[in-house]
Amino acid sequence: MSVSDPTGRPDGPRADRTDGDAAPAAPGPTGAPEWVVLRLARPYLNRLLGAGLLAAATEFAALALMSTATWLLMSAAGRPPLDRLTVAIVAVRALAIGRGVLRYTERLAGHDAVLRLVTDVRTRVFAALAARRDNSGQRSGDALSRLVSDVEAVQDLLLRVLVPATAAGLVSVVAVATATFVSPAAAGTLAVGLLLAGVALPILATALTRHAAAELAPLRGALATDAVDLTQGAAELAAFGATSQARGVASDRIQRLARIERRLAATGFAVDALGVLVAGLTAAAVVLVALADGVDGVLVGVLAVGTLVAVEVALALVGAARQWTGLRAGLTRVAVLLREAPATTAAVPPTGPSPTAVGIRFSDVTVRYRAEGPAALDRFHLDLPPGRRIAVVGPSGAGKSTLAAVLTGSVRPTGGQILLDGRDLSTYPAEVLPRIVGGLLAEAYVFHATVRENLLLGRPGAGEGDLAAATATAGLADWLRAQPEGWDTVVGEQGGQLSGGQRQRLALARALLAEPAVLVLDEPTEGLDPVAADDVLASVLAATPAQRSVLLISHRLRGLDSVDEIVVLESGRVVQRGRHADLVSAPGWYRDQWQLQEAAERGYLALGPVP
Ligand SMILES: Nc1ncnc2c1ncn2[C@@H]1O[C@H](COP(=O)(O)OP(=O)(O)OP(=O)(O)O)[C@@H](O)[C@H]1O
Repeated sequence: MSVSDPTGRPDGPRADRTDGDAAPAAPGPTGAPEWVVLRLARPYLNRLLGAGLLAAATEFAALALMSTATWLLMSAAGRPPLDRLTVAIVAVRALAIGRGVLRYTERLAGHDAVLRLVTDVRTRVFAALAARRDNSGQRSGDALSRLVSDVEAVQDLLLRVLVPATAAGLVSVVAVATATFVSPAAAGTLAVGLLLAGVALPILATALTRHAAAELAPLRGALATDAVDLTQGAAELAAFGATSQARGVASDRIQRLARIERRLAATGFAVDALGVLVAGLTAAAVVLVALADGVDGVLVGVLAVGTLVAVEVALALVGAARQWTGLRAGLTRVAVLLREAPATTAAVPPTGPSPTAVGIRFSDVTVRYRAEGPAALDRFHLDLPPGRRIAVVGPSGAGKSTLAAVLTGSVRPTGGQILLDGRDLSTYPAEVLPRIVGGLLAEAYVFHATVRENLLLGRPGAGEGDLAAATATAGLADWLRAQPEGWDTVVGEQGGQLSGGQRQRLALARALLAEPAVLVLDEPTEGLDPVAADDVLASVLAATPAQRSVLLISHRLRGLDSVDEIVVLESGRVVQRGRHADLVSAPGWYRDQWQLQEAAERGYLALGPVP
């Protein structure tokens, strides 16, 4: 069966073959990080606009409440007839209740929209992190920090910056316009105070905190990475006596973080104090100007209190600016991922039967992990027709695992092409490729779950018979029978409750269950004793249907006489190829290694390679 188009879709555009170091080049939204995020808010624009208007209405209700209450108190002092005060009394009650209702509704609408948006953003950020096939520079702690705290920056951008800023702007305009009816001169003074509080102070706050705030997000990311290293690497750190040094690095970072946060807090207090000063001075200036303008005493009082409330609302912009400055680094990191995020709509669930026979061609495939570094694979060429079994061997660091990684799509070639039945591997959707090429990669991860759950990852819905066959082939059946819980035995975090060999057999059984057309096995017998290794390799090769091809990576040369071809890699290049019998009779790495391994297995390790 051909897999030239397993999704039934036409071939996608060929990926740029020169971007091996770059993440997948999905053309995402561009522009400032805020725009990149806000573009995703389009579906929730009405809700967000509603939240902004409700926030403005809430602040305006507070302003009106204070002004009306002041008017009421000052007018009541002159003991007017009650009916002159009735409207104001009712208004004070209505505004007091209305303000609470408006605040509640605003929070409801704002959070509803923002949490929906944050869910979208987090999904895309996760997809981008997961799709980073070249993740050599990525640290899990930093990825977690991006997914959690950086995405929260999006939430804060809307709830703590944009919504309060909209409210402050609208209320300031309404307050100045209303004051103009009482005294244009006082309104002008109020406008100056509002500009100081709502424009000058936020600019000052931003200028004072920009540098410190930019350091925060990367520092938090680094600290999260330290935390992961300190917990996951605790045993190794302790074994090498490096725990206190690693803790020292982390606590240095914590102290730097604390210093920056203290500095930010101190600057914040200073700017807040300036804000209070501006509010007081503006109110005093408004009173003086209004009195000079001949405004009635009661209205002067109303203007004074109204000014204090309006400036306080405008001062929310200082908090918003400070928040914004603090959020930028996180937003930038999120925006980078959103630009690379693959379109979620493109994810098509795999349908139809898995292909069983696929031909693969490596054509001048080169992989460089660093632009200037040596090639891990250097113009590698290989044909792997359906049903062929090829073993790749070579010294440590020769590029064997890199070959498996490019074939399974987890690393992108820097040059050359891998064709699956003539179609470029990079054009296969991420959810289709594992059904065609898959298997056991180096250091396979075993989940903290039951044996059954770990196996079903290979083929969801596999029946008991399939599970039993795969575990028998991988040589795990005896161990499993001895477990009281059987299939439901929990294997512990990273398979910690299993021996190294059992973990490897479990991962191998899972790989066999997946039944890809091309089975990639990177050191399938690692951690097994020689006899078990030979048995497992023989039974895996015997159990793999004839039309499926196998790419076997191995340090161990025993058992390779049953494969069709052996490729010897050195420094990313093919230095020898042929069948086992040819290679053991020709001088070279293979023959040396074969003799060394044979001698070692007989207990003659000291003999060394025969020239
Ligand atoms: N993620 C990575 N980032 C940078 N360099 C890498 C990365 N993975 C591998 N390399 C480098 O690429 C080269 C080939 O590594 P690879 O793991 O493919 O070798 P290998 O033949 O599988 O080695 P081994 O037999 O020891 O597993 C090595 O020099 C290695 O240092």
